Amino acid sequence: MDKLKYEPLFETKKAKGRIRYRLFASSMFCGIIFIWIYRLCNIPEPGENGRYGWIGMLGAELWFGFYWLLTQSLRWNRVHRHTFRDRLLLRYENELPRVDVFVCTADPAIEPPIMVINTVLSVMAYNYPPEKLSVYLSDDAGSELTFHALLEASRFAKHWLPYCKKVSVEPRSPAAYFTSLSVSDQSDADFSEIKRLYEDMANSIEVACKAGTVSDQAKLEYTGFSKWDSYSSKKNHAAILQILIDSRDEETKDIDGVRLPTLVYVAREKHPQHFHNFKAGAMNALIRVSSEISNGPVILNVDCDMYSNNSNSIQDALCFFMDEERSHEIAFVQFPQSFENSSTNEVYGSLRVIDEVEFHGVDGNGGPLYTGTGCFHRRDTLYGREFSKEAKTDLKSAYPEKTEKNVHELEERLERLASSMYEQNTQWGNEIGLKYGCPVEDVLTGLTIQCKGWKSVYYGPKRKAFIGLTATTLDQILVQHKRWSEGDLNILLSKYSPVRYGLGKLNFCHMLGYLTYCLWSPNFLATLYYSIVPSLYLLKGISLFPQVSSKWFLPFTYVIIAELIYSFAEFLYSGGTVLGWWNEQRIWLYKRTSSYIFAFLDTMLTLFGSSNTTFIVTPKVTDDDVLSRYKQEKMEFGSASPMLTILSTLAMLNLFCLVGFVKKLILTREVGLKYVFGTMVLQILLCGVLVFVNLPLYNALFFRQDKGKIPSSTTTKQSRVYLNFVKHNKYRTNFNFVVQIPNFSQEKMKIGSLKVWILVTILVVTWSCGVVYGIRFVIDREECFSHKVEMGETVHFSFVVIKSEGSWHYNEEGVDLVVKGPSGEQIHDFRDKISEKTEFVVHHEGVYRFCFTNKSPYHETIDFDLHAAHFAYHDEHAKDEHFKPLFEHIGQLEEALYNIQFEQHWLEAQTDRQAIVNEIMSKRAVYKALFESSALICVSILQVYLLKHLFERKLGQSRV
Ligand SMILES: O=c1ccn([C@@H]2O[C@H](COP(=O)(O)OP(=O)(O)O[C@H]3O[C@H](CO)[C@@H](O)[C@H](O)[C@H]3O)[C@@H](O)[C@H]2O)c(=O)[nH]1
Ligand SMILES: [Mn+2]
Repeated sequence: MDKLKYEPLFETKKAKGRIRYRLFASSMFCGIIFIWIYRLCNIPEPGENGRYGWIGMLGAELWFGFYWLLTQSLRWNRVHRHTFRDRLLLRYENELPRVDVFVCTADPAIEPPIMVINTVLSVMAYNYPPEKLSVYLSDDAGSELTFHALLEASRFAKHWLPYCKKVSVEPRSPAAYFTSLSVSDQSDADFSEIKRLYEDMANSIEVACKAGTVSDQAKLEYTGFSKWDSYSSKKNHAAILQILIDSRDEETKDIDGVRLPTLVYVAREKHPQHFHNFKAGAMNALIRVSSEISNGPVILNVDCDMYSNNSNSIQDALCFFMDEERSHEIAFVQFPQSFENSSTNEVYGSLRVIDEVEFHGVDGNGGPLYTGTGCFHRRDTLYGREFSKEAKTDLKSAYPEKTEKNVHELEERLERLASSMYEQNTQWGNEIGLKYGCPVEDVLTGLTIQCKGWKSVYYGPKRKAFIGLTATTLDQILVQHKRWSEGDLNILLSKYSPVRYGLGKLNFCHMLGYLTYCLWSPNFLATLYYSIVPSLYLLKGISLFPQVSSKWFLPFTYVIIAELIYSFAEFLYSGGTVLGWWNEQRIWLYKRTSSYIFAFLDTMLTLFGSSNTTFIVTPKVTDDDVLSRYKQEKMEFGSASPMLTILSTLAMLNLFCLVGFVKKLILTREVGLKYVFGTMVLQILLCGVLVFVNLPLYNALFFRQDKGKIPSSTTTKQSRVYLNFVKHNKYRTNFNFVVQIPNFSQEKMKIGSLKVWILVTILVVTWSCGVVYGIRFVIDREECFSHKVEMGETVHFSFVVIKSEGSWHYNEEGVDLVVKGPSGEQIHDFRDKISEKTEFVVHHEGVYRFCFTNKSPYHETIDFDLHAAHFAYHDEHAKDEHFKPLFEHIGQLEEALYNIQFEQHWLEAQTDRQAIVNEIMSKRAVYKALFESSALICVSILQVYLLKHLFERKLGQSRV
């Protein structure tokens, strides 16, 4: 071709605002470095409060910062593509290559045949020469229902395709087209006719689906059904292959006498003893089968729910494959995934930002990931061909079409290609075809293609190319993200790891881009830490962030606010709504604290050989009840799952911490609000935001009545850590933890890991939530409390005289306390005590009385703490043999922890007293003499300091 006249078939433009973005990112990075420096330089000394918490924060922030850096590779070099279809047609209208379309389905129950054939019809109706187009449906269930539907579709296509051409239908999925029209559009006769035909077809499919089988009548009419005679189950059947339309056959034409695209049904053989490798296995069978029929040099792959929404997509893709100058290095063209059933504010999040921002960034670095659907491949790259500059394949002449004439012989031969034995001792799934052994076969396959020197292209046309269905319940979305993040982590740990295998083969930014996705699941650690520990420390009153007045407060606020504003703007730019962004934040948290945990644990288990890769197909049907809630954007918690358990536990923990903190603020009024906010504001905000984000979850837990609420089986039977506020008479708020062994009915999650996790949670919660308030009361002469206790319980009690009413006095004589049993017998008698702590074992069940007597003329404030417990819940609930010893241990540990907390409370009360005494003393001193007073202040400071030390050490000892 003449160089001067060369007009490219596509162009690539750098995204606008790249410089601005880079400046912003640099400023963010400075902020992050400051945060790191602050953390590193301010680690509390050994023995100081919050040292370990702090070190953990450092770890989490190092991770977040590192991960943020990785995500910059997805934003740094964004590009946008544009195609020139008119130039393509001008030059190559008569030389267009053959294109094979692969549609995969796996289960007629959750992927309804009517949906599948709508997808099939939409791709058959591409604006492309029909003799050059072939459509292959892989049915992994080998279901006669799906086959029946496809057969019906092959008949309907004879009307639908000419109709599409005639009135330029868009989109070409009949169902989507009909619903997109308004009533006024539906007046003419042709339309009524085609709609009637569609409805007839849909009816017949629905009847068969409802009956669960195809009618005998239909079976008689079409001999192909005889292939199901030997069918035993979807996991065990011979290969079934039927060429429903053969475009080479001069006889098969549409109603206008125009040829039709080839249509082939393939159900590869399934045998219980041969692992079928999910979608990758299906795709490879299709690659082989199609190579013997149409052998198109370009292959389009779509999931069965992803119909073509743009009849020109093939031509768009070919612009990238047929450009004379730059096409030779392009292996695949990936289109974005869009969803038809997303609600306005996307309660379960979306792929928006990935589609509109990130993938454009990866495209600038060497090409997007292959994401399984809406992707055009060169056939030869799927065969594993390496890229070489010299050997350019010309799509126009590549791959001769096979010319076998006898269809029956051909079918038999092809069935052998789809047999479950065929791949044994071959390179299929390894060097050839889509890769096996990974839950995201698509990403892995794309990566290895790119590592062989190829580039890929990301193209998002104005009119969306493909539209599919997204999950409609929380559970589904979490399971899907678990599969994705698990698959990506698998890749990182596999021999195809982008950081090892890809090193030197991918450019650096490209590698980082892959790493961003591969490291999705390890994000759970830092996120979990950040959503638990600061809240617990808030409850304990230990600050983990800089004070408002500190200069270090600045980088924190800058990074937080800038990141929030940026992510908000990015989301809106990607076409989302304000509320959608907020929902996205929630899902971000939920994915990281459930899907990613399980993905990580499962990957580790797979690594050590105790788990197999699974592929849980996302359901594409939603029952009406669920659908109506989905439309109202009510989050569907629905079925009980271990993931939900974790989310609820975390949500409760944060709520608990926030409430506990507020309560503590109110109860202990000594420290001013201003001081608390000055030192703790970031922590309060963090905990507050976590609670706020979780509002729908609390609602589902406590208030909702519909079926989408968190099922009571989760609240009662399942592994819920109950935070049960139990009031012991009037003076003690105690937190009771009722723990039950979860009922893991779902095989899909790994059970052991979850139990351990729950035990750990309980421990953490028990330990850290034990802020013991006891009761503080003012006594004039005498004050009595009674408490009912049970036989065998150990009653711990303590009291400290905190202060006297008149600020000038402090009580040196103490008070009396008499403890009496149910029948009036005296158990303890303390005289003139400032503070006391002791315990006794209950031998007689009943009401015990604790009477204080104050002999001083002033009102005294007394801190009284009582705690009676019998740690034996392991007897009641631990039905699981393996966990019994563990629960006994937990029981003992919990008892020990309670005792420590009890002691801690007593020490705190004493410290309070001492502080007040000191205050009084120093006040007096001020009036006496300046010198004396300052000396006393010194002494008192010293005393407080020493006491704190003592308190620390005692705690340390009791912990041992
Ligand atoms: O054994 C199987 C399992 C699945 N599928 C098909 O694979 C497609 C994707 O399954 P889906 O449950 O919809 O998963 P998604 O998470 O929506 O799929 C994305 O992620 C997968 C990898 O995890 C890719 O395979 C898909 O192409 C990609 O769209 C569907 O058409 C299924 O029918 C099979 O053909 N055989
Ligand atoms: Mn899907």
